Amino acid sequence: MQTLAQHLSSQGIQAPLAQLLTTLADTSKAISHAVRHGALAGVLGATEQENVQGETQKKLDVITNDMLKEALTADSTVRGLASEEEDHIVEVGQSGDFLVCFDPLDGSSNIDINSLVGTIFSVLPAPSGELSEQSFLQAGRQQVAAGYVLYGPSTMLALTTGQGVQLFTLNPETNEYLLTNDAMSISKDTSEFAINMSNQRFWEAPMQTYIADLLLGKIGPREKSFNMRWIAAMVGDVHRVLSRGGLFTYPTDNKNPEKPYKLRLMYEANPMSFLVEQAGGKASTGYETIMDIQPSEIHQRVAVILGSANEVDACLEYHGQDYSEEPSL
Ligand SMILES: O=P(O)(O)OC[C@H]1O[C@](O)(COP(=O)(O)O)[C@@H](O)[C@@H]1O
Ligand SMILES: [Mg+2]
Ligand SMILES: [Mg+2]
Repeated sequence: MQTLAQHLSSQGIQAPLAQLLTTLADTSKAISHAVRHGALAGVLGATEQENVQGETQKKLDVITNDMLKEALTADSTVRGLASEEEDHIVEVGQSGDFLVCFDPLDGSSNIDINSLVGTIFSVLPAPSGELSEQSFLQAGRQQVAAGYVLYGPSTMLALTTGQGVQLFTLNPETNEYLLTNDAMSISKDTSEFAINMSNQRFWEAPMQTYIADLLLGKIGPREKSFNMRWIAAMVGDVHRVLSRGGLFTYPTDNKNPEKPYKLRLMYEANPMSFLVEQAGGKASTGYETIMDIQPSEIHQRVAVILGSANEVDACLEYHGQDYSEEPSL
């Protein structure tokens, strides 16, 4: 089995990007260790702080953010970073080639129940000139690499540099990432979907109708039964989609009119969309392709519908229809 270093060299990845990906992978090993020792080290539970998005930070949100920030600051290839847990962008060097956007601990509400969590990262080219938030506001299409690390029964790293998606598994004996799947591929069709059903009454008409039709199963217009899963950590749900197909969505809702979307574009939706597209799937908001969105701010949120290509298309058909005449469900 190839190590990560052997794989990067066999793919012809240039030295600066290989260095950055190695930094991210090495830091994820330390995060995996910290997550595993959470209860023993007394770092489960919440802090008394909120992040810029008004969410109470878990202790491990702060710890893992600091670990990544420290490692990326020490890496000469990094010009700047943006994180879910940082109010503003952080300039870390004068001359690095890359900007890194990350969610240090995704699914952190799972941390106290010993369930799946992960780290998500997106690598963008650093434009020349002075660094500002504007430098980061590049469409997902500009990403040079993206990936996630899943801290589950095994620690796994899914990575794309635009040449398919490779999956590495951390060998706990040697603390080395080994290539365990050299071409993750999402089946075109699926009979599994993932959505937080408790928000049903807050969805727009297209999503209401689409999910209602899935739930009708064989007796509905889709004429087949669907199963449902919800891990409450995007990283876990997307890993399942990459592993065995499926549709994952966190759609627009009107629960809080000031916050119609949950997932963040720069460090959740874009990197996951890059992985999903590279594995043969699709990722959309319902109305536009996620990776084509021109971002307007670093913590911007978007609706996400991603996964098996034919199922995403089926869902998008519902978004192309006019519901103005129909009574709401
Ligand atoms: O609480 P809900 O509605 O189940 O939402 C779960 C979603 O929120 C998130 O946990 C947000 O991520 P963070 O934990 O990084 O804030 C996603 O990973 C997940 O898909
Ligand atoms: Mg997250
Ligand atoms: Mg997070």
